[in-house]
Amino acid sequence: MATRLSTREDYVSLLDKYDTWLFDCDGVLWQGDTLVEGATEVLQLLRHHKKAVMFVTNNATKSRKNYKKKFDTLGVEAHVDEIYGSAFAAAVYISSVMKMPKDKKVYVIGMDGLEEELRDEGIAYLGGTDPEDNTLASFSLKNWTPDPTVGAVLCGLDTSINYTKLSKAFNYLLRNEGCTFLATNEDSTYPTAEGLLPGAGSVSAPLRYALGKDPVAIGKPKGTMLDCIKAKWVSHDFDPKRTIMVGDRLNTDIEFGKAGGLATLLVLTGITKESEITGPNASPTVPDYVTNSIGDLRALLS
Ligand SMILES: O=C(O)[C@H](O)[C@H](O)COP(=O)(O)O
Ligand SMILES: [Mg+2]
Repeated sequence: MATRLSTREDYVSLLDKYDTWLFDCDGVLWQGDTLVEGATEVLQLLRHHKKAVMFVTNNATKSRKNYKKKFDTLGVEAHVDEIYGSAFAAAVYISSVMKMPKDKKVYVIGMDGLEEELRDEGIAYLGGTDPEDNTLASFSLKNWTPDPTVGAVLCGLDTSINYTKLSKAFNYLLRNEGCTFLATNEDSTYPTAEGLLPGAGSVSAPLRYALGKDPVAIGKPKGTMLDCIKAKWVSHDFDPKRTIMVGDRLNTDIEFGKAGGLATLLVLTGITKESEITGPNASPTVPDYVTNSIGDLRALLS
């Protein structure tokens, strides 16, 4: 049963128990480019209390550097080495886990942030924002010469998805021997300030259906992101028992935290609604704590 936080004492107890605070972004800190009320003050408060703060997002549209610019624009203190996005995790996975040979390329369905992380990791790629692939023209195999060096297809949130990209990705996975099907994450929906949009998982869904197989998904809830954080954050004494994951989605953030042995705090400013955690149809994924918004922790300021 989740503990519903409400009093100042509840938040003081949370502050005492956890030294490392992992924050999901979309639906927790902001919806699109609109900050959740109180998020800035709460992050400042945690830093004032010498808490370690990390940002762990499945949103693969931005690189760590892009996210740093977004945080700066929104007036939120953040440092590049505190930001872990699924674009960065995917690039690390391809280079350090898959150890894809240097003469192989990745066919990308995704945006410039994902391309930037692949470049920074020294991974050759094609597709992505290439104008040749960003077309609404109908696609024909007659007019296409596939690249035989493509060794993986990587699919992330792509707000310019089209039939050409899906057709090329499908054929690389069908034709190129050993071509690996990767997804940065599989969130079904994407929360914006104006409402829900199809998420990264809904961008890769046509490929899953056409191929009859699932991709290797890298983002939350998979442990890859946590492994990435532990590997890159060597300066920090990472104690899972004193770490809390703050998220808005049960099947990514909360499952990620639980699988990693972390405490979990669900907020209701994003995807998950009250009816999913209470009543007869409640999800079997139960967070340790629930509060309406991360802004509620401003109770600590009084
Ligand atoms: O569709 C997506 O990629 C996700 O909805 C979105 O980007 C999730 O981001 P997060 O909540 O992990 O920050
Ligand atoms: Mg979220």
